[in-house]
Amino acid sequence: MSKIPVMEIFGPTIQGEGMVVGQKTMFVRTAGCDYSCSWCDSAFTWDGSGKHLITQMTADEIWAELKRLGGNGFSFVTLSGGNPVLLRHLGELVAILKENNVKIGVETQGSKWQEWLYEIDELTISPKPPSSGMTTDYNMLSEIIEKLKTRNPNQQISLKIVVFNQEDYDYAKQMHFRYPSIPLYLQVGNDDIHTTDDGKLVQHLLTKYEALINLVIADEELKDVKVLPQLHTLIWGNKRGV
Ligand SMILES: C[S@@+](CC[C@H](N)C(=O)[O-])C[C@H]1O[C@@H](n2cnc3c(N)ncnc32)[C@H](O)[C@@H]1O
Ligand SMILES: Nc1nc2[nH]cc(C(=O)O)c2c(=O)[nH]1
Ligand code: SF4
Ligand SMILES: [Mg+2]
Repeated sequence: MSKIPVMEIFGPTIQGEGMVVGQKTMFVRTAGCDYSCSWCDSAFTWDGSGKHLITQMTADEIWAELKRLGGNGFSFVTLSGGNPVLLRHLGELVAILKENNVKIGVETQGSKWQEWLYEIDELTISPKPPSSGMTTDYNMLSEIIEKLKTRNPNQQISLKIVVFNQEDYDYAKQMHFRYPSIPLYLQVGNDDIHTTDDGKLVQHLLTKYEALINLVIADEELKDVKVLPQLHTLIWGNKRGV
């Protein structure tokens, strides 16, 4: 079996973001990303600062660790990173999860494709707005979305865009007009990813959440959209592994 670079395995916790927010889930966070977003809250997966935490694991070993941590108390696993879609061999873990009737979520930015994406139950594609400093490869994104047109009808997909400013908001709208049939989620950007003052952070993020909601309320052009905070940040702040 092939080795997969794993940064952390944790849970059970709840999915704090996007279309399955609140879902009880385990997390597998892989190492490595093809992007380097200015505000990445998981930069330790790609900037070298978490290098000592990376473990090369087979899919069987990851499954064993999920069972050790979660016992019989889970039926959903979320694959995130970094960009898990860089890893072709993650398909081996996807197969094991399916054999065990575990539902699977994936968090990715829509810059890469793997065939195993067809096997994912809840696929969140999170293109990066201007504030990230990244450039969207619309050819790749459209290719991915085109491939997913032939997906199993049970598979849910969504676009989740993190918003830090007006320019990001405009980007999210333009993304929605480009792919109107894919459910759009706007997510509050956390611009204080290092603070340990949870009370202050929560106050700040709720204020930003309200401002984002107000933008949407006032916007006649953006009708079919869901606006969410990062629920896990409101509960646990910037803590890792939750
Ligand atoms: C750490 S990323 C890993 C998966 C994949 N690389 C991606 O970006 O979709 C998981 C999610 O966290 C979001 N995210 C990262 N940093 C954030 C921040 N500072 N505030 C809000 N959301 C953030 C990303 O946009 C993405 O939707
Ligand atoms: N609870 C919780 N929910 C999350 N949703 C997306 C996460 C991520 O970092 O990909 C994340 C995370 O790290 N924790
Ligand atoms: S794509 Fe995701 S993991 Fe990669 S740098 Fe951006 S937010 Fe972080
Ligand atoms: Mg996160």
